[in-house]
Amino acid sequence: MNAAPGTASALSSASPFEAGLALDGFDAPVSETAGSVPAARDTAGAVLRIEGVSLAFGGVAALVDVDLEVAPREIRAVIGPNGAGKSSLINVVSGLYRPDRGRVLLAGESFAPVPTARLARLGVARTFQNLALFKGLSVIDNVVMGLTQTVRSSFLGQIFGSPRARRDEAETRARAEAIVEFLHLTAVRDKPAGTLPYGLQKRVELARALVARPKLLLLDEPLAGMTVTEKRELSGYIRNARDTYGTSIVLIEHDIGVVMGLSDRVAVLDYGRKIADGTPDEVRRDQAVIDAYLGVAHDDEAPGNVRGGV
Ligand SMILES: Nc1ncnc2c1ncn2[C@@H]1O[C@H](COP(=O)(O)OP(=O)(O)OP(=O)(O)O)[C@@H](O)[C@H]1O
Repeated sequence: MNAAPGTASALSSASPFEAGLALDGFDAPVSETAGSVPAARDTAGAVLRIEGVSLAFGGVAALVDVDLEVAPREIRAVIGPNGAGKSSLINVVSGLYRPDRGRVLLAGESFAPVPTARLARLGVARTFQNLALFKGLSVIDNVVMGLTQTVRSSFLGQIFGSPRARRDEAETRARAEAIVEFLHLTAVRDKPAGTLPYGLQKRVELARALVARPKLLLLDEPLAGMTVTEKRELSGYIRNARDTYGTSIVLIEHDIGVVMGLSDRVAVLDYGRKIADGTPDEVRRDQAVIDAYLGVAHDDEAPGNVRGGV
């Protein structure tokens, strides 16, 4: 993931979060925290629970004993300096990486790494850091692709046009059209996705992830590379998605200004460990978080070794 421009020395006079706002051109958070529908905080009914997850790559500890819980309808951010373990965490949840220790529970069910198709049937969707659209396909066809993992009719049924397959096809199209409309993509529905401006392509990706109405949506840097206006728009759509479909959302994002405005709770990773977890206000004031972002040297580092990243 790319860091936003700026160095720790440039941030030194203010809280990194205030500085993050300024660096990203956001004078104010995108909007009120938590949106119009408050997230439920029922621990027992968590949509996602990560318990004691550790993961290492050779000698590098990417995640160390991380716990995280996501409540129904919650927008949950995971932030941290570069190399903190954010992508590793999302990759563990989406089944790409198998943790060395710990477990992941979806709706209370323990869950082992599974192929993407099964993940979709478990009610989980994700977007990727880099655009992963079929650039030559139209917007609507890209969105339909988001449902191919969940249709029930058999492969042969689809080829020979069985009544079940035709029903599935009609249902799939209707759902795709509805989500295209919901995300205000109707005007570009027939355009090849690859010809759209970057911000719109990211919105198509969101549409494709949302079309299956996932219970849990994992967004890996959804706002990276966007203009301030595009960030504001997409943040609004993410919040609307939660409000309308009741989707729980976990997002990794470097733009702290957006994160603080959009999220109900924020977890902070540093060197693979969770160092803070709370509301945006709590996290903003947390000294360990401020130190991590300002690059306070760890004991095993040379003095003055400063980490940038936000
Ligand atoms: N596939 C991999 N092979 C080897 N090391 C890896 C791999 N993936 C991650 N790491 C290492 O694990 C640590 C955590 O990386 P990760 O990408 O999860 O952090 P991150 O917080 O997402 O960072 P960034 O914001 O820079 O993308 C880093 O030290 C990274 O170099």
